[in-house]
Amino acid sequence: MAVAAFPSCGARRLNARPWLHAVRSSASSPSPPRSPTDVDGLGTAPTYTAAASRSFFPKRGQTLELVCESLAFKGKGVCKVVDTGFVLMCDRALPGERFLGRVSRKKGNYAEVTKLKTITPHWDLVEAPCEYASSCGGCKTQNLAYEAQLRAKEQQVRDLIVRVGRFSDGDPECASVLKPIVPCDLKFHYRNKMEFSFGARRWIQIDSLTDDQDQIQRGHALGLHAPGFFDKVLHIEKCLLQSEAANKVLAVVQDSWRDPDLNLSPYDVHTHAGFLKHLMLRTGRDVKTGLPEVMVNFVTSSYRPKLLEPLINKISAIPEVVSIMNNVNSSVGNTSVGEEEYKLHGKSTITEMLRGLTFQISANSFFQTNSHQAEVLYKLIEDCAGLRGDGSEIVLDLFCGTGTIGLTIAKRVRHVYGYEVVAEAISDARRNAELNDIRNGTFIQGDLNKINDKFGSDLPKADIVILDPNRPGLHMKLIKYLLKLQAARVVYVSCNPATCARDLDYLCHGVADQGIRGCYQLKSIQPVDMFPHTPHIECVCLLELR
Ligand SMILES: C[S@@+](CC[C@H](N)C(=O)[O-])C[C@H]1O[C@@H](n2cnc3c(N)ncnc32)[C@H](O)[C@@H]1O
Repeated sequence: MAVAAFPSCGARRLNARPWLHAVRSSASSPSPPRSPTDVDGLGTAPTYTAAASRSFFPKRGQTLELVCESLAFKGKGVCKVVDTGFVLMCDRALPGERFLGRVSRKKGNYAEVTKLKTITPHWDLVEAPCEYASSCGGCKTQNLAYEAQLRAKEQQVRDLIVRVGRFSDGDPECASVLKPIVPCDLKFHYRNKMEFSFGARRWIQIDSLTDDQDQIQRGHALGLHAPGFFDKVLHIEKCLLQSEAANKVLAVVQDSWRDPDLNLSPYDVHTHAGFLKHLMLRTGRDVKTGLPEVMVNFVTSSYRPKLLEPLINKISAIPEVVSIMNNVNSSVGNTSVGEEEYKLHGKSTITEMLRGLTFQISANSFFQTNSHQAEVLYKLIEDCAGLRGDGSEIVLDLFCGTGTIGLTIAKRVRHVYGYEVVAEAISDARRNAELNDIRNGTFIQGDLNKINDKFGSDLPKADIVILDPNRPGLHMKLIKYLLKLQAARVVYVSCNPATCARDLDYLCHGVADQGIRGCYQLKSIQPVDMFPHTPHIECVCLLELR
């Protein structure tokens, strides 16, 4: 069935930069001006610059005494110089913390700073249960009380909706739009997928350094990348975010892989020599028993199964391990998706259940990373969709991945059309539809950044559009399509409140400098915490046609 109108279906690198111009240029509108500053091209830094600070701009390398006031996009602390009020952004600074920091980078009208020493700790301080918390790039806010993490996330969404989205928080109707964040019941062990890297250069945590030690060590490592470094790996024996079963596998691999008799070498990203690149662990559930099942995926630079055999023998003895895969990636890139995939033990997929359906997950398929909270998220999406329940609606599921959102509502609607750029995800979506005996779903591969005027013209008109883009949000072509389509309801699921706020602005208020009028009304924004201890924020937004 040919229903798509994509001039080209190839994947392309998504880049948020072209949007910056659009975000900045619409500051000519009468609503409150947005901050001209930008955090790593995706969001905006809060506008805190006090008049007194304009005369003060710190020099690179300068050490300053700072106080952190709040958390902003990507979990960076918004900090002020004690004497002048000048704003600096600092990774791992938490609200209330007074500290010494060294200026590392100047950016527009603010600067970035590296924390050197805490003078007085932040408010809501708790002990981080993980021994790697102070250095690991995975969890940045483990030592901030969970309630404070939630408050900070909620505040960020509110700030972005007002500054970037141009919705007024003074308007009582608008104030009621922003719902309190939904917490995650599972604070640890919530991730069903972790990817560890093998490395030739080990990164030592600052607090375990002796005076004469450098942070970079020669020893081999298996763990997570040191924040901001592609070539340094923090050695990790156990991760509190993944399942206990996955930690059993990690422990067995850590126990054996450096044994010289095994002759296993980590891949060196500088010399491009070495064999082991990544260890990916995915946890699903056995559909019949509900017990965890684990897939182990070794990403290697070449196909040498004999070399892996001793490790496989040990890992396959762990009862939860039902699948061992090998993705071979001979390119110099850091990706874990191999150009060839081999099954080394057991099955080539694991299963997970979501809203009563069963999903098969292969080594490289996209699946919501927190299955427990995905259940909550999908229920919210379905509630927002406001289905009549008579099976009459047409639903467009844009950025559908493996089809999970569309499939979980398919039984209550007439037809679901899913669009997604990754061909393998589309195959998974079709297979998942079959597995769950769903026949009213059509999944189409195509790039939603490259749609043309004919896009969707051979589909029945959609009553509901569900959007779940990744971090860069919606391309202007898609915004224009949605404004022309005028579906009664749009449910926008976002993992980036900055680009989400921008897109909501376009859909509701239009794009003045392009003569585009908005036609939607923002009815609700529901932040959901999918990833405790990390800066990530998910939002489910409901728009209705005005
Ligand atoms: C956040 S995921 C959502 C997946 C799915 N809705 C779910 O809940 O599992 C975003 C999806 O958008 C896809 N995607 C990214 N850019 C795209 C584009 N330009 N056109 C179509 N799909 C795209 C990604 O491959 C990914 O599967």
